[in-house]
Amino acid sequence: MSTEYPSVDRKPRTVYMDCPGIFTADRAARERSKSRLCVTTHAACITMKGRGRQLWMLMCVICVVLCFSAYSNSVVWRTMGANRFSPNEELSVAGARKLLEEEEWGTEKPHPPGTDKRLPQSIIFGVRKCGTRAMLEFLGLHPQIRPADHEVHYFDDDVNYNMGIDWYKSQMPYSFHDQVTIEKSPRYFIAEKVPERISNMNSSIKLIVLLRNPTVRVISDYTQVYYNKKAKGKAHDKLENLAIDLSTGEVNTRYKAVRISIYHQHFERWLKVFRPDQFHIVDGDNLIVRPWEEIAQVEEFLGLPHKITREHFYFNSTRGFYCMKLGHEKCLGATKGRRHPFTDPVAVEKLRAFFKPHNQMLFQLINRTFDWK
Ligand SMILES: Nc1ncnc2c1ncn2[C@@H]1O[C@H](COP(=O)(O)OS(=O)(=O)O)[C@@H](OP(=O)(O)O)[C@H]1O
Repeated sequence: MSTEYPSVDRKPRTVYMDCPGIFTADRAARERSKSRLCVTTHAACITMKGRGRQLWMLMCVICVVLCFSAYSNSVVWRTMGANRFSPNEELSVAGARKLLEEEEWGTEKPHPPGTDKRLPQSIIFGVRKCGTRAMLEFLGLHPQIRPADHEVHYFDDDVNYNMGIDWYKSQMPYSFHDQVTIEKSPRYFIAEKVPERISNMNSSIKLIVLLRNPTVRVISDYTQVYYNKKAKGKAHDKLENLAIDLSTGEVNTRYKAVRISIYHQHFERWLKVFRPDQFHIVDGDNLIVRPWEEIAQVEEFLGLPHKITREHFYFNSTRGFYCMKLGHEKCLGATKGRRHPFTDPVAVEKLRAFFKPHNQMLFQLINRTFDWK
């Protein structure tokens, strides 16, 4: 074997002798053809000898490692993005669990040293369609608040609940010891067993509930189902046919959206388990028009310094809602703030009249009034 590197204009034969591992297979054929191609490969062949070859192999290894790491990172960040910013905020319990199972299969989020998963010190327990997602996302602007990135449905879903408190904790985000972990599952508000179960976990927990004009909430609730059915090509009844009993002309209390809006009936159960000072009620209607005011009250309730200000928001006239300034601008997903379908004004008036006495009972219960027309 030649120890001298041939110059590029020497015959290809020397080249093949120097690089047997690379060119052995077709050496004979190339020898016969004396192709100019051999001369071109010659220079590359020389650089692959000795140190050069080791360097080349090292570069290959680095390439493979970099490619693998880029791929796995993209999987991790995609999973994080899907969890945090999914436009489908109404993840089913099964869907949420599947996402998390995927996370367990090797896409565990990277987390800074010194952080840990902790049980929530505060829970947003309702009410559905009153702005719970907006509240959670806005609270996430606070450096000392760590919101869970999906609705956990631990206390209202027996399958989840039976998985135990360690499973619940595993659903929480990583946080530093001085941060408040918070989750929101609006269905907690109406599920019978939930107050007792939460109390068993932490009897002094801080509880946040958002309330909104109950008639508008019914329409918003209907809107969600309306668009879901429309997307699936399913038939959807008009709200007035669901909310008003056609045989009596009265409000139909069998319609779930109506039952959820009878706030005092649900709240009574909560007040049997927790002290009144453990609750903070957010005005969901004001959250839409002046979010910073409602957030400031929550910061105070959680015993945190006031960090989220008017400057964190800008009004997005296309969406008709406030969005967040995060370096970039971020609005809530497309399922929030959708146009409500037209509802017969007579039905709307019936709903308003129906809720009036129920609202009064709520005001007495919570010692606070709202201007719900
Ligand atoms: N900033 C901002 N952007 C978009 N939407 C906002 C915002 N603030 C409050 N809202 C109101 O939030 C309503 C949805 O409430 P929830 O997040 O509780 O809904 S859900 O129960 O989680 O499905 C949603 O109800 P709809 O308008 O009926 O879609 C909004 O009115």
